[in-house]
Amino acid sequence: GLKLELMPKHVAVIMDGHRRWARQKGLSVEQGHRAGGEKMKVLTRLCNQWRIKVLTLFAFSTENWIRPKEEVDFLMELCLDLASSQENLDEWTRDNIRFSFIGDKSILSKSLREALILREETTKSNSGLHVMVALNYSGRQDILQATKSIASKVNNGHLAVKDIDNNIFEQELETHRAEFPEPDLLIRTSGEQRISNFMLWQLAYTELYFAKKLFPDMEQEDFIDALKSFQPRERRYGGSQK
Ligand SMILES: CC(C)CCOP(=O)(O)OP(=O)(O)O
Ligand SMILES: [Mg+2]
Repeated sequence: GLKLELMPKHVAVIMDGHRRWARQKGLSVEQGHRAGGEKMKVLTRLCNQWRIKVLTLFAFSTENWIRPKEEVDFLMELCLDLASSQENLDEWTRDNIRFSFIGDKSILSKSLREALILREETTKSNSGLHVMVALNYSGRQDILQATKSIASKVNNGHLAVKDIDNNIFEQELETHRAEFPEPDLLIRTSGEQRISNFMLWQLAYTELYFAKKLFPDMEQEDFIDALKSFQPRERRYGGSQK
């Protein structure tokens, strides 16, 4: 079984396979995304029960904008529904779950941007599971914006080049608000085995786990399988000789 002391602090999930799931079941793409959203809530509850500290969910990448307009609009509506749902806020408040989101919010609709910021504000003092939703997120953009911020600090004399180290850089990344910003375990569903411009700096030593199931088909035992694969792994961080 699972050992609580070997639980990953931070799990990241690339939730993939919603459209294939819908196609297999003769359902609409929207129903596929809705099923994914429901499964996201199940996963959040499980991680909270397992005392996992941070759960990052890749919900929409900068590359997803090229999809049909109606699909993008629906996904944004789904995010707005989730971020502004009182029922969901009540559940997360009761379960002491914190919400924050990473990604470029400047091109999101005003209503979605405000709902996300409000949900961050109303849950920021919760000390249970911290759910970080990556929305319009790009690992390369994250590194670029951190680089620009550091360069401007050097320009205006607030930072010396010789002092730039991992710690300084990580404070500029969008994940800096998480107590454990680096995922210990990354799960990607639907059989795809790629990072897709997710958290590139943060994933440097993350254990990777690829599940064949489509995200909407993932059940508790499938997430347990991922944790069972993770727990016995020896984290060498490129260090040990052997
Ligand atoms: C937006 C994203 C979280 C949805 C993931 O599923 P998907 O739309 O990529 O579905 P497919 O991989 O089956 O095309
Ligand atoms: Mg996909």
